[in-house]
Amino acid sequence: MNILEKIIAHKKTEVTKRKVEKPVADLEKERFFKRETLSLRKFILDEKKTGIIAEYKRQSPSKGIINDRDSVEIVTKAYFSYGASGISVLTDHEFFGGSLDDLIAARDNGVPLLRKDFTIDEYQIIEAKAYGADAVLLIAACLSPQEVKSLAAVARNLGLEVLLELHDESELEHVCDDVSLVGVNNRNLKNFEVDLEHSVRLAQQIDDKFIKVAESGINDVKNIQYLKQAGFKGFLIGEYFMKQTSPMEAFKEFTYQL
Ligand SMILES: O=P(O)(O)OC[C@@H](O)[C@@H](O)c1c[nH]c2ccccc12
Repeated sequence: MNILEKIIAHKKTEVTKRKVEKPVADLEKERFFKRETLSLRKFILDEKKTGIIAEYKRQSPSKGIINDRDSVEIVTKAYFSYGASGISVLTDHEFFGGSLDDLIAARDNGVPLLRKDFTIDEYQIIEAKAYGADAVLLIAACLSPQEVKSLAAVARNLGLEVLLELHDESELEHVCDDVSLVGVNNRNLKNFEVDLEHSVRLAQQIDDKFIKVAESGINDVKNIQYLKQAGFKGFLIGEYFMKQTSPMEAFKEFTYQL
């Protein structure tokens, strides 16, 4: 089993359990369930912002602990005040050390929040809405095109936007109209290799009506300039900021150079 298969197997068990612990009817009573959502697409297109979706990431399967010191509140507040177009919060606990509490803790900021998890069931999308998300991630490598279609429709009906993540050309058939942002993961989730060139080639094959987001391994302003020329408008960055002595200062300095 590769790491992605392991994560998905674990996720299935986890979701089955959560559905019993907290049925959909209870999720619908949560305070954010009826909240008006913000559009990540619009925020990315807003010229006054940076196009960066800054990610709160404590740990990852490939890097281990990245930052277990700075709180979600403090880090995301800085991301928001220095011009992030969106904030991504990893909610997977087993492999990334996150939680839905982290999502709630980031909600105070006036930018769209992306719930970053391995979505395999519509229950997780309802959960995302209930705990304050504006957008959810769907990963093509974990879903069939049919599943993407139906999960994206669920999200849309709840007023959530979908960021569909691709890595390979073979996944282009997963793109559908209920998706508003298409992410290209520079990192191969099966072996963790990062390749910007590969992402640029793939982006050329994605229709410009979708907002293109480059994800992972970005660690220099030059990467952004290069990716912008290739048509990317959004840039998802986690580790580069999180691993610094002060992710808050690092984000500020990075955005000054843009
Ligand atoms: O920390 P990085 O290299 O800047 O990457 C952020 C983000 O793209 C990465 O965390 C990610 C991309 N796709 C995912 C899917 C699941 C979990 C995590 C991810």
